Amino acid sequence: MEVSSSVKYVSTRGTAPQLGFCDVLLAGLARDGGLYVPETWPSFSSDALARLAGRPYDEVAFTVIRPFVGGEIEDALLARLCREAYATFRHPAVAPLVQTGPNAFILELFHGPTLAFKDVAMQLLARLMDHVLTVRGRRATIVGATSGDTGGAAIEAFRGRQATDIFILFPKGRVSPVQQRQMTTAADANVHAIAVEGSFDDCQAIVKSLFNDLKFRDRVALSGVNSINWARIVAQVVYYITAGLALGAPHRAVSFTVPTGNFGDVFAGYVAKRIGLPIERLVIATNSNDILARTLASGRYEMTGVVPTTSPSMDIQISSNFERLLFEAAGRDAGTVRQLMGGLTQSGAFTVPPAALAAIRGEFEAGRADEAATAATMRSLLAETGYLADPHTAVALTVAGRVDPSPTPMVTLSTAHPAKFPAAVEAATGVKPELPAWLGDFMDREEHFSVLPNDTEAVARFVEARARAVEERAGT
Ligand SMILES: Cc1ncc(COP(=O)(O)O)c(C=O)c1O
Ligand SMILES: N[C@@H](CCOP(=O)(O)O)C(=O)O
Repeated sequence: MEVSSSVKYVSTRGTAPQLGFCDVLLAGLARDGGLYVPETWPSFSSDALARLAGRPYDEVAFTVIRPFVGGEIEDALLARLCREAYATFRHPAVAPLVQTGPNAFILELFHGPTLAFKDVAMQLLARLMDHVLTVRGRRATIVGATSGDTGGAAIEAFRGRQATDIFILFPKGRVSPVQQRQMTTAADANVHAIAVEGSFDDCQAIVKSLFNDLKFRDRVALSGVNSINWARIVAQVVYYITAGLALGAPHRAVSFTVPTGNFGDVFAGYVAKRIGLPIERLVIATNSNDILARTLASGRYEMTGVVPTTSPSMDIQISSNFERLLFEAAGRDAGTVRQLMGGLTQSGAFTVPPAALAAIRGEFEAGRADEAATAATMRSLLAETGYLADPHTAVALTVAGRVDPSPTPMVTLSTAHPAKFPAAVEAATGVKPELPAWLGDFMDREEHFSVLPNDTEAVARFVEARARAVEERAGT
């Protein structure tokens, strides 16, 4: 594919400057509070896709990501960063498929360093950011919010890197013990784990407020690693392509069911379809925090409060990337997006305009799995196939099992290793999943983290003081 050297990104709210890939990579949230998307979608012909079949994961990654970079990173370097990022995975296929039924497949995305799908994007993102910051002679302060997995993956990917300080906000007491230790046992000076007295939505709201405080943002050179960062999405497009190719695409369509919280992963599936992968169905799977399933059913996006579940990483109400979908579904009308997002801030709800709702329903189906159904799926899958799934994967398997049967292969994304959630898996199946031996003694290591109130000012003060302290220590 020919690559335009001028790929531009536009904000879903329409008033932030248009940027190229490297600036979008460092920007995170757009300065008008919106999310960046490419001005136009690249497109892969069937032949171009077919040529990728059977190629190593990192080569597919390079080819798929390249048109989004728009020539801003030299090809040889981008290929090397992809190679290095995916060499950190413990499975030669990086994201292998496992067949669990005649037309049913599980796409295992948890073979990276922190056992969750976040590693797929984060390992590349850290390398891309490090490169851009080094070339520009700059440092960045990363502040991210996590319901459990993004935080560990980001800390692992950025720990010890000279050009970045990383601050991760997690909801105190609402992440699994393994997730917590993945964030709190890194002793590197540039890593700061913060337990916030609130929910994931509170943590994410703090991060967005910090981005929207333009003075603070500029003072600390704020960057983001949540899926508000476009580079996260684009890296996640790749495994839809590799899975599709392995199952016969582009000559045959494939379907995907995706356990969904912040809507980044399933939006990456939508992007895969937009650039040419023949996807028949994209199914959004939610746990009891079912705002997305309710929105597709009723057209009303309405917050009702988060309930804790055994799939805590999906305990989310404000689903960031839904804004990217709204932008597309509303015919890229930034004014509509601004109005809807304003409604969400003011009243915790908005109504999706009818034409946009029809467009969304044309692309997605959605379903919800409650706690009992999720546990029953873990149990029956183990009994019938010997496969031990984590609770997030089980939410998606439950929903996938309920959609109308079709001859198209259904791929369910497995987003975490069951050993990240041993208590829930054991309660459902009677089997306690073991952490891989290569993780060593990390559950016994000393934890380092701070506890802060659910208060943007308190977090801002903490970040500024610590980021400065790290810079002083480094003599910069
Ligand atoms: C294990 C796991 N599954 C699913 C999700 C949902 O993914 P997304 O937020 O991209 O919708 C998350 C977190 O976001 C997660 O950590
Ligand atoms: N489930 C996520 C929530 C943050 O999502 P992100 O994809 O926007 O980083 C987590 O594990 O933290």
